[in-house]
Amino acid sequence: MNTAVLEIAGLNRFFGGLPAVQNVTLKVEAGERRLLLGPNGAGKTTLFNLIAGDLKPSSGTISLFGRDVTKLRTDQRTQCGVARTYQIITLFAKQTLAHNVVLSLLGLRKRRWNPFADLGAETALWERAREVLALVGLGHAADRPVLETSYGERRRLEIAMALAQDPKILLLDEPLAGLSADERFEVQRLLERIPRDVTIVMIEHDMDVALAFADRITVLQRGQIVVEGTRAEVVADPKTREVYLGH
Ligand SMILES: Nc1ncnc2c1ncn2[C@@H]1O[C@H](COP(=O)(O)OP(=O)(O)OP(=O)(O)O)[C@@H](O)[C@H]1O
Repeated sequence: MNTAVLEIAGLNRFFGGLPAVQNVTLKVEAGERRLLLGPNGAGKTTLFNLIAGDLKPSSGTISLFGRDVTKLRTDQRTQCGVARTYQIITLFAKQTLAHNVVLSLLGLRKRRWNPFADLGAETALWERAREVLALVGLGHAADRPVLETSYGERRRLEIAMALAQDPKILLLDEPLAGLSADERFEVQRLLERIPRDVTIVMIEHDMDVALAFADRITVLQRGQIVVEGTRAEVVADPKTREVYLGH
């Protein structure tokens, strides 16, 4: 039985003739924790953009849950169960944490955001927002403006916003980047608590964290997959050292 939730075949994306993602073929199984590793500019974020639908491929196909989504828009892919976080946090700083989660849920419902609408009336959304904030350890801060939170709390908020959408596959772009050791520990624990019915693909540079987390690792270089396998296989492969560690 085919249990792949994400299947990519012969995927290419060029920018002005230069390949950012080149002939990428990969399969991620249900429940898997997959890590994307690679030096700066390897094409990791471009690959995320292609999977989420933020970018269109130059050629190749992307399937989610057995359905070809290559031609679907981002919001249609979200409806299929994809959620992602971004390397650069994009939040409404003056609004509360709960308000930010509610806005992301409104986006999911494909309603146009109307700044004059009475958000307070959306009781179910506010309840859901508080529920996921509690899940990421931010229940106590739900009514605080984003401005008054730490960087680590914002990263957790971003994960909460993605989780609120009840995704079947979660794309995390460097969720630990820029965090202190304590904050990293908290986000790691949070990621461990995400149930296995959510498949996770994560870009992460911190090797220790990454290795503790991943079932399988894909190493990219100049847009191409150069190594793929279990943690042990990838660590043992001399190409990993060459590409990722540069020696
Ligand atoms: N919108 C764009 N226009 C032109 N070139 C782009 C664009 N987005 C990415 N690139 C180029 O594509 C290549 C891959 O970039 P990408 O951001 O996907 O790499 P990355 O592996 O995510 O790197 P990092 O670890 O630095 O985030 C780079 O050479 C980059 O300059």
